[in-house]
Amino acid sequence: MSYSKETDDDTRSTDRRTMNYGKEKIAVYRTYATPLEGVRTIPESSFDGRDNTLFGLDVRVQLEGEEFLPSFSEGDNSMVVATDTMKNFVHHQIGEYDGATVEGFLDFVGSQFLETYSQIDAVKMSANELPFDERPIPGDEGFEPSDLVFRVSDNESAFGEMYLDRGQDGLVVEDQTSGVTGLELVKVNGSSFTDYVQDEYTTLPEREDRTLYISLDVFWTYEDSEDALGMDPQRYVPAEQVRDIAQVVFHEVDSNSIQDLIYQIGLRVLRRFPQLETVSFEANNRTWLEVRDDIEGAEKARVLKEPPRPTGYQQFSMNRGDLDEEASQ
Ligand SMILES: O=c1[nH]c(=O)c2[nH]c(=O)[nH]c2[nH]1
Repeated sequence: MSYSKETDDDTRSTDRRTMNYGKEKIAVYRTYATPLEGVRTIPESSFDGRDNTLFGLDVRVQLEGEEFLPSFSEGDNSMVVATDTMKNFVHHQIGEYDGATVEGFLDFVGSQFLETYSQIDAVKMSANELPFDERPIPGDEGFEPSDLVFRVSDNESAFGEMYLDRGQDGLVVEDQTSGVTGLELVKVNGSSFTDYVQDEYTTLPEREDRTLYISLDVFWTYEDSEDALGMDPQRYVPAEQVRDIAQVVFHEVDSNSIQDLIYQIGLRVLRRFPQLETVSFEANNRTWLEVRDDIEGAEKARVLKEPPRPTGYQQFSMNRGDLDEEASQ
C-alpha cells in the first residue's frame, strides 16, 4: 500500500484546530446568592425555586486566542493570563454575580474575562453545581427546612456550559448547554428487556420484569440562549424539574429497554419546555443481578447483587422534530 504525501494548503496552514488553555476543578462557594424565584411549575415536579443560601460550583475555564500562540511556539508568556489568576478571577466574580443560575454565572464570568483581557478571542466556561440538601428542623407548624444547616449532597447536580466570543456588535453566546448529571435511579419492577438478537454469542436471559438501575446525565439546549441565563425565570428550565420528569417517566413507563426509557423522558422534556431545541442523554446500565426470587410469602421479592464489569451505555439526542414525529403517529 502506498500513501500519498499530502501537500495541500490545509495541512500546512497554521489554522490549527486546537489551541487553548485554562483551569479546571475550581471549587467555589457563595453564601446568600440571589434566590431563584418565579419559575414556571410543571405537573411532574414540586420544584418552584431555590433559596441559593449556599451556591457551590466546580468551574472549568478554557481560553482561546491567537495571541496565545507565542506562549506555545516561543515560550513568550507576555500575553499569558496565568491559570492561577483565572482561579482568582472566578473566585472574585462569583461575589459580583447578582443572578441565580449556574448558566447565568458562567455567562457573567465569561463576559468579564473577555472584557478584562483583550488577548482572549473566545472563552468556554463550564461548571457542575456542588449540591447541598436542605435539612428539616422542628418548627411551629411541623418540620421546616433549616436556613442555616445544609447536608453535603452526593446526588445529581446541575451542569452548565457557555461558549462566548466577540461578535461584530459585542459579545456573542456561540454555544450553550445545560444539564443535570449523576442521576441514579432504581425501579424495583415494571421494566423488561426482551426480543433482542439471539445468536450463538447470546447468553443473557430475557427478562419480562427486571430491577432496573440506571445512571443518567441529561443535557439540553435552548432555541434562544438568552433563556438559559434565568433572567426571565418563566423561560428558564431548572435542572430539578428535568430530574423530576426523568423520575416520573421512569415510574410511569413500563419500558422494554433503557433506549426506550430515555426516548420517553426526552419526549416529555421537549413537550414541557417549548423553549428547548434539543435534549440529549448519556445513560449507563447498572442493573443488579438476581441471586434469588424464591422468597417465601413474597412473590415479587428478590435478592440482588452488584453486576460485574463491563458496563452498557446509551447515548441519544433528540430535537423538536422527534416530538412532531411522535404526534403524527
Ligand atoms: O436496556 C437495555 N438495553 C440494552 O441494549 C441492553 N443490553 C443488555 O445486555 N442489557 C440491556 N438493557
